[in-house]
Amino acid sequence: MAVYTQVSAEALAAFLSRYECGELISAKGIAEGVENTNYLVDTTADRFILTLYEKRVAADDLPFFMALLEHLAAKGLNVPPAIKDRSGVAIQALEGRPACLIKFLSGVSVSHPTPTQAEAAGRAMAEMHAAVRDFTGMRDNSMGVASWRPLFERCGRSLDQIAPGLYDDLGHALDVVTAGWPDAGFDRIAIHADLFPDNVLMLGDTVSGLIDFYFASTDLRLYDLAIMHTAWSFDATGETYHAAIGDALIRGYESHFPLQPFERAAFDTLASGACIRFALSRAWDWLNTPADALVTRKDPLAYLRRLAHYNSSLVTHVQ
Ligand SMILES: Nc1ncnc2c1ncn2[C@@H]1O[C@H](COP(=O)(O)OP(=O)(O)O)[C@@H](O)[C@H]1O
Ligand SMILES: N[C@@H](CCOP(=O)(O)O)C(=O)O
Repeated sequence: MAVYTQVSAEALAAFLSRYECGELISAKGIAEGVENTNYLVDTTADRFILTLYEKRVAADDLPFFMALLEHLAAKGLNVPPAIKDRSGVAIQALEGRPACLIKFLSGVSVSHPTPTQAEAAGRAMAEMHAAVRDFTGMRDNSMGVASWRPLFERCGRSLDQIAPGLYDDLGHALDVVTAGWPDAGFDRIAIHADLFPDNVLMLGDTVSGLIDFYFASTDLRLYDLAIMHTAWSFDATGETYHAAIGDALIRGYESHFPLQPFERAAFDTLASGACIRFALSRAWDWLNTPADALVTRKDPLAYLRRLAHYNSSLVTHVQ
């Protein structure tokens, strides 16, 4: 579920009256997603997404996200910009939360992508990276390499409650991966940083939308592809690597940005970093979300198994 904040019909009607968007017909809470509250809103004029930003999205970051979406949409990319009200304001408040009315994009996210779909998604990421070259906004990656050790330390020995040996494996992986983290010579741009299959909308083999830019930040361009590779190329448990999907993603991406030898050499380190990042954020949520909460906790170990694919020497304690 992802309806943390209930919006009353009266508050929604008053909110919509600020916009040139027709009269409210219906509003339904959207079950998918974990971070924010989302409603599907139908009016006499169109269909929209209403997003109320919950605890993980800082209100101060919204202008960066919205400027990035506006930049990409202006370049013709299928991303959902926030709609502005009659006074030109996009970022509002509703039921005590920051909120935006967002353009609805059609399409569905695929759970088991084919190589053709993965190639299209890799190409869509490359188009996004090409389109941000002249985007001037900057945001530090709050889930970037510098954040991993503090998060690891906050999880502490409780990691071993998830699986015996997880603390030692993640601690060792952090030492190795952060020591070898590439920097000089690598492009830094605005990246999506969470382009999982559920954040890519598709109609058949065509990408119809890239959504959920709320981890977008300034970081290594190739790290974005590495995150995508870890998210798309495995089964849900992280046990089985699907080479045809991983290769297709990279082939699609190379349509705009052929990987240079030094980038290929760093790819497994970047992907290992992505595995540590998602293993840690999932572990934190696992340890801090009550088992009976309405939100589904994601399995941190699915990311430890992926880590073993990119560097088997990093996972020695967890069975
Ligand atoms: N602009 C959009 N157009 C169509 N559907 C959307 C749009 N934004 C979000 N959704 C739907 O809402 C769901 C949750 O959105 P998402 O941004 O991933 O939420 P969260 O930030 O909570 O993870 C998506 O899986 C998708 O079904
Ligand atoms: N993709 C992350 C969690 C972030 O959730 P999202 O619904 O905002 O994409 C993960 O799988 O751990």
